[in-house]
Amino acid sequence: MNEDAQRETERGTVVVDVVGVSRMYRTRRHESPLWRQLLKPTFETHTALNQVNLQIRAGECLGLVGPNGAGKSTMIKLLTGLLKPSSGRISVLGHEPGRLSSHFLNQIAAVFGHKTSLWWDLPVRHSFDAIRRIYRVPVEAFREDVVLFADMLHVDKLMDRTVRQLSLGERIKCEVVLALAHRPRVLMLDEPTIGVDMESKQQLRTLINRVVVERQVATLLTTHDVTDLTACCTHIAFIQGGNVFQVKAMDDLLRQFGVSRDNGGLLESRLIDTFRTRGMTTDEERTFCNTTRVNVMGEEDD
Ligand SMILES: Nc1ncnc2c1ncn2[C@@H]1O[C@H](COP(=O)(O)OP(=O)(O)OP(=O)(O)O)[C@@H](O)[C@H]1O
Repeated sequence: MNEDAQRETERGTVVVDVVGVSRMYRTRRHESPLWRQLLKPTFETHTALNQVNLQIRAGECLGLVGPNGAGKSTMIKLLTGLLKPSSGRISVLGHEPGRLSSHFLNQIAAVFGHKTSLWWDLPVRHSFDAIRRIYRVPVEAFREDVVLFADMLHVDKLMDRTVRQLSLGERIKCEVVLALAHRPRVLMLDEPTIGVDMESKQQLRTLINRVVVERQVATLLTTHDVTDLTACCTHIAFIQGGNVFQVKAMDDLLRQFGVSRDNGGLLESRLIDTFRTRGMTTDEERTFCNTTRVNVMGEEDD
């Protein structure tokens, strides 16, 4: 079956399935005297995600929205297999991400706006070459996609620059092109527009829409920018204090809030009200509320 026919068959099928997933972090407490910490370390367990259920279908872009510390990045780390759930079940394209099977890794891509997957001291082009070899993408197909996406994001002239010489926005745009060049079926974007200028944000949103619609890529997007949500997302999931408490189609949400898609300011106010109504706390309070202390020996989480 060729790629187009395969995409058509996949349209609307559940690609990402998260069932009752919780994730705890264990961190060492540092408040007692040093000798006591060494002899009898104390740890506390913090619930970053609590019994989360989520689904993403082929051709959908799900926006995961919530205040700082809500658990968004933790969710993405679980879906990419960087972390394993403490309980519950995750299936991405039928794979359990934590097993990191090569078949799974070949079909997903992730961009973390605040981290880089490009080699810092090498020209951008070299990272691209390395990734093409790692994913074993045929040269022609890879080149075709890189040219297409690099052109859309205006990064074609940056290919011979060292990554460390790029501005934040330039680097993120290169990361996105690289993430898409092996034709992933699942795309995870953790704050991809952070630090990106207005025009580049528009280009990124156009690109995201294109891969979601034309390639049926199941996409998860976390962002604090309301325009990213209205421009890209077919669905929205609300997360707060590790709980996903509502998942809605974007059009239904706009209707519920009585907001038009182009009124980002009003939508932002409605979203803030929604979180406030549920009792938005500061990071410190929330961490404390979700935390239990345990006196055990062991390693803390990364
Ligand atoms: N390695 C870790 N060890 C302990 N606690 C952690 C760790 N990583 C995250 N946390 C805690 O888990 C919670 C969820 O963090 P996460 O990074 O997933 O939030 P987020 O929604 O992505 O926040 P932001 O919008 O600020 O990026 C926070 O309270 C955070 O302090």
